[in-house]
Amino acid sequence: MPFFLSTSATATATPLCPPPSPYPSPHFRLPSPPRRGLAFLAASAPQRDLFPTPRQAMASLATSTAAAAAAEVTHLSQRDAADIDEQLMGPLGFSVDQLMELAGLSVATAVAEVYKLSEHTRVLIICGPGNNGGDGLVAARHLYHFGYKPFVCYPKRTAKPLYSGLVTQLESLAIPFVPVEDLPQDLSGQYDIVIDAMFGFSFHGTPRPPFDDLIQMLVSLSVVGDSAKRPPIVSVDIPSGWHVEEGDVSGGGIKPDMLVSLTAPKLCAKKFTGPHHFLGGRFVPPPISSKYGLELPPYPGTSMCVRIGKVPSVDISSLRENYISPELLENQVMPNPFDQFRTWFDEAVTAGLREPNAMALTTVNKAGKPSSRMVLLKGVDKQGFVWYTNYGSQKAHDLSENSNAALLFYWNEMNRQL
Ligand SMILES: NC(=O)C1=CN([C@@H]2O[C@H](COP(=O)(O)OP(=O)(O)OC[C@H]3O[C@@H](n4cnc5c(N)ncnc54)[C@H](O)[C@@H]3O)[C@@H](O)[C@H]2O)[C@H](O)CC1
Ligand SMILES: [K+]
Repeated sequence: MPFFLSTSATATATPLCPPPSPYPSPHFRLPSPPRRGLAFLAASAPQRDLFPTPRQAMASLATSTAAAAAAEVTHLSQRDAADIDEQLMGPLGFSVDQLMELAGLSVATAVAEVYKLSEHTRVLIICGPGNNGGDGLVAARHLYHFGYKPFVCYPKRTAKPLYSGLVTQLESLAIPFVPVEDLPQDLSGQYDIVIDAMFGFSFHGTPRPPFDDLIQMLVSLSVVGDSAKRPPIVSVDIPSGWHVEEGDVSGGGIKPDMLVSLTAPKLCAKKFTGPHHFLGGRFVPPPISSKYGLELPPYPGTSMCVRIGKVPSVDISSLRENYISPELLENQVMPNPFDQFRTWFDEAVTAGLREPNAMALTTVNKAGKPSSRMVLLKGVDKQGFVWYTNYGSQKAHDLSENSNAALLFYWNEMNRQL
């Protein structure tokens, strides 16, 4: 039968922000006399371990669906891509400004999802004369607002109000425009990401100056042996210079690390072998999807982009985060750890963290074997922390044998654990 369980076991709390603080962690000792290992206070609550919520389940479903669907994703011919564009901006009532804004926002969000600001700050965006270049100008603005430091190279400006407006917007943010002649031959030293927004689905033939040299600059960048030592290349919609349907025909073209396909991948995307393929342009209405039989992965939640293709295997040792937190000194910690908990918990809730009440509960059986699992906090007072379980669970069993337990709250976005 399910019951309401509260532990009065000793819980260890470490109110520290990483990196580790120089002072020892205070320990919670719950008021004595401690309740016996298990305090069976009520007998009606159902078991409420941390099973995935419907939203979590949806998110993981979306991820796996996206990966599984990679093979089935529709790839558009150059003709169909242009037709879709015309229909969106004709009978379907969109303006080019709107579509470009959404396309550029997708590019910026995809870049921010993969290349964290803490390690990639300076972004060079090379923009071409058409709408692909316009996507780049929009992405530059959004990246600025996300905290990146964009630099724009826009050698062939188009004298239309849409483009001059985008340029003015960037100038008002003091984003530097870099002339081609001022770019170093080796971009590695000055930029942390290079966005290729030169040509999209209307590209034909071979690139004319100055884009021929700019493309060569990116080609040289992509042949640098150690990918960790050079800025990644992100191509918008099409790797510039590639044939829109056949791909890198000569084999000597750009090899982007990331491709953000817009509306739907074009045929050349089948030849993309880089680690990050995303879809953006979350504006496709059903009449377009059904007319072109588009099979596209669902966008998760409110995201403006979705990964398509395999999630790359990660070198675990290379995962690291540069924590930037205000200093936390011993004399700033409240004398009563419950008060400290309550303050931090309220801040975590106010900050909108997902499930701030999720906590790792570690119990130990009589043989000394520890077990951890996530549970949801259901209450807290001076007596201790409350969660629900049932008599049959392993944690209940462990606690009946050994009343020692530890709780850990981890509020990653706030760089806090307790
Ligand atoms: N529906 C969508 O998905 C949307 C996508 N968008 C983006 O728009 C581009 C397509 O834009 P478009 O203006 O038609 O063409 P391009 O940007 O590819 O470039 C045209 C531009 O380039 C010149 N050009 C063509 N070939 C060459 C060459 N060999 N050398 C030099 N110059 C060349 C041509 O003269 C034009 O000036 C799409 O890929 C998306 O990125 C929209 O932003 C929103 C809707
Ligand atoms: K491009």
